[in-house]
Amino acid sequence: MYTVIKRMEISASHSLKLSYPSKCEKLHGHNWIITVYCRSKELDENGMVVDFTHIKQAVEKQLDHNNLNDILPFNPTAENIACWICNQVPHCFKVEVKESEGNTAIYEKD
Ligand SMILES: Nc1nc2c(c(=O)[nH]1)N=C([C@H](O)[C@H](O)COP(=O)(O)OP(=O)(O)OP(=O)(O)O)CN2
Ligand SMILES: [Zn+2]
Repeated sequence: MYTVIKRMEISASHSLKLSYPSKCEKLHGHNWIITVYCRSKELDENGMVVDFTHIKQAVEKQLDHNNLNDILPFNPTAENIACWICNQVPHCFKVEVKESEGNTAIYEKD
């Protein structure tokens, strides 16, 4: 089994729709640290699980320097973003989304 791990940083804003009053309902930004884990039993014709550059393109190209509320069709919590990224990237089984030093969400496929 092969595993590749791609870590990247994006700048993006979001606001959350919550069932209780919160400062996070206001538009605000983060420098998100996103770590994508992909694995495969076999390598492709190029000797890769997934090209690191393609992982970056799948995430950064869509999200970087955007308001995530404009891009994503769901409440852009770190948890929901992690799940969405996992479903965008081939062979992905786990994504960590770090909003700030203290706040990280992880999505893992069963
Ligand atoms: N489970 C989650 N909780 C929260 C999320 C989330 O995505 N998942 N997101 C937010 C907001 O995005 C907000 O930006 C977080 O604000 P922050 O000030 O960083 O967090 P705290 O309220 O914990 O404050 P600290 O002073 O940093 O401890 C909120 N929650
Ligand atoms: Zn936030």
